[in-house]
Amino acid sequence: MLRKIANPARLLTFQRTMASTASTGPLVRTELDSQTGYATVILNRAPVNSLSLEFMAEIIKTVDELERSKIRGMILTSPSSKVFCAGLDVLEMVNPSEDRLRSVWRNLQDTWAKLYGTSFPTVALINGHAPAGGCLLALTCEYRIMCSNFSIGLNETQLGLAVPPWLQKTMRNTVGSREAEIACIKGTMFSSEEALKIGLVDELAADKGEAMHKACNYLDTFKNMSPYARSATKLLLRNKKIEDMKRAREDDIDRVVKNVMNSDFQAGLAAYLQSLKDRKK
Ligand SMILES: CCCC/C=C/CC(=O)SCCNC(=O)CCNC(=O)[C@H](O)C(C)(C)COP(=O)(O)OP(=O)(O)OC[C@H]1O[C@@H](n2cnc3c(N)ncnc32)[C@H](O)[C@@H]1OP(=O)(O)O
Repeated sequence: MLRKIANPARLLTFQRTMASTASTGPLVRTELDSQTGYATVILNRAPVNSLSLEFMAEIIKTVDELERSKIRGMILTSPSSKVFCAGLDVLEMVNPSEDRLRSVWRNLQDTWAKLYGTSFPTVALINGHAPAGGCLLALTCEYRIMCSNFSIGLNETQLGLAVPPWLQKTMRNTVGSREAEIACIKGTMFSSEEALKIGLVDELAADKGEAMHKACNYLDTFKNMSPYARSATKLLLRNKKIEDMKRAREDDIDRVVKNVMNSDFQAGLAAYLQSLKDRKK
């Protein structure tokens, strides 16, 4: 349930009640501007918003609540100054139990489907790096505004993971077939400027303040439009892709289990984790 906890002037702050984490506060925070009807959804799993099973479940619940609240638009962002979302929590893939891994991937599919199929307009305010699952979250939104000097992309193949068909399709719809094919196969991470050039993001911003201004400008374009016509058109464009994913979801999960439980993948992942640590030395 969404809980109203403050009402300073026109900004209503809602917080989800949820399991606590190492980070401070709830995993997902929502700030609703009562005048515009725009909700800012703040991903709040420190340090890098990596997507654990429970975090994804909270994102899904939040979107369900926003649908019920009949908001006029959503801005998805992070409180970090460096990371929008670091993708799937890699620890979910280190020698996982098969049941847990199946649930993780199912939640990833559902997170994509839920965000991709919102009736309200959505903007990703990408104020930090967005590799892999971070790029996935951004791709679900209708419009992407990225702060300069960060990176974004589907780098899964670099980790030894195949990019699932439903996500490849989303990438193709965004940047076109040729760019998507090369980017997915190579696992390319793009700078903000490169991402703008290929259409992976729609606008750049110097900082989060400017990005927020641009995000509201995008949502304002729908101010005088029938929400029904807008959302019906969006869902007619997107629903088939969601249905396609759902139809093939068990095969997708089986493929991931085979991929992740493989000993070569586990050895590669251990080396990848070590390389993340070594970067700091
Ligand atoms: C295509 C299929 C659909 C989607 C599937 C997705 C699969 C994935 O998403 S796999 C995950 C892919 N993600 C990455 O490759 C990102 C790895 N991380 C980074 O490159 C960097 O951490 C960063 C650029 C995001 C941030 O760099 P920064 O210097 O600010 O912070 P760090 O010191 O590197 O990280 C802090 C802390 O967080 C840990 N960490 C980073 N990423 C993850 C992660 N994805 N899962 C879990 N933990 C992560 C990192 O190891 C550090 O931990 P310690 O402080 O304990 O060392």
